[in-house]
Amino acid sequence: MRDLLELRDEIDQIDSQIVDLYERRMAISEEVAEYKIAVGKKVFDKQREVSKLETLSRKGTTPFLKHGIRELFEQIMSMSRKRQYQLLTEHGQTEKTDFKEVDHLNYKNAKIVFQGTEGAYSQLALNEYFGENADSYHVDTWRDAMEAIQNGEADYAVFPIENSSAGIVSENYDLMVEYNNYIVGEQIIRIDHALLGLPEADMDDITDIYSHPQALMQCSKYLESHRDWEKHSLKNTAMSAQKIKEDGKKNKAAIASTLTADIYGLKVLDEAIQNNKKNYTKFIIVANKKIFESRANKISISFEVPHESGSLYHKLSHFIYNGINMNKIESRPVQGKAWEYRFFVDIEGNLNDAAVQNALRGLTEETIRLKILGNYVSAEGNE
Ligand SMILES: O=C(O)C(=O)C[C@]1(C(=O)O)C=C[C@@H](O)C=C1
Repeated sequence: MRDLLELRDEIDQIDSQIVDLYERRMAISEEVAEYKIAVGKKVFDKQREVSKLETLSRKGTTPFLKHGIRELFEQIMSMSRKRQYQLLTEHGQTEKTDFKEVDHLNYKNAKIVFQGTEGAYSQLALNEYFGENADSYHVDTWRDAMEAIQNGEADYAVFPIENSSAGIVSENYDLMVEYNNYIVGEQIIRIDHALLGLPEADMDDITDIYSHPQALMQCSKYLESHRDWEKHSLKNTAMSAQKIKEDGKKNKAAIASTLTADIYGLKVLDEAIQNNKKNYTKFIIVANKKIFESRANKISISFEVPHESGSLYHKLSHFIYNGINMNKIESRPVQGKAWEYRFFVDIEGNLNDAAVQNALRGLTEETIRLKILGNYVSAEGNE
């Protein structure tokens, strides 16, 4: 058996040859980039990469080595591409996103739409973002709200996108892909559910509770301590408050926001009755314009990847190589394609950053149907 030090010495020599070869290969890749810049050819040449991986892995003498060679060269070519994207950006060939930069978004005289009814949590978020005097109206469904901004009936719409206890609102992720609308801002609000009754009602009078199923679930512990109360599901929390008022019965109570108590003239019988005292919902502010503020520091994008092993890993490496922080990733099934997924990724940055432009150029070339959902000011940390 050979001595460990001697073996390591040999590995060191081979590694330094690999480093030399890697640097030589990258220098040639840079020359290829110059050629591509001159003739306007795309960086990513999938056919060339597939044929190289085939030829090289065939040279491996065992299945294990064949597999290793394939992985090694996938990585090498992926790094080669990233260097080429960098050179393109340095030559001013940046990815044109056709997003327009503005100093500040102008919300004066803006018309804002939300889903639900007076007193819905979306309205609370809207008031928080645009101010109490905002000119707003409500529609029945989230799709109606998307249509309203697409048609120009409203300037902005507010959609819940994620709750800190219940997770994402998947329907709104899908709608953001379906419509040519874009995120321009976000607002996080604390969701405190209250128990509301008629002004003359007392806790002892209550026998029936009305609310949205999600709100009933989020208050399950509280409701367990009142097992004799009968629970009824309604379309949303604000509608349940409206119902209590209209029915005019002392024994009925709703679970809704305290804002609805003011709107419908109800009494707050109990406050913050949800299981999780730190219950937050994130809302997105959406418009039909590709627009971003100079101070925007968060970008949401969405793309599909080819159904191949290692695919997502290589796409996400564009963020790592460009030193970009990725804060979130979600996946949703692609409609009509079983077991294929569309990814939703949030990163830190601004569309003017060279690092962001590099990463977006790579992703545009290497993914399917990439959409920049928006570049806006993050609300995280303000809740
Ligand atoms: O051959 C090219 O066109 C190159 O840019 C070189 C290279 C490589 O590193 O081998 C890099 C990117 C392409 O996707 C294909 C191959």
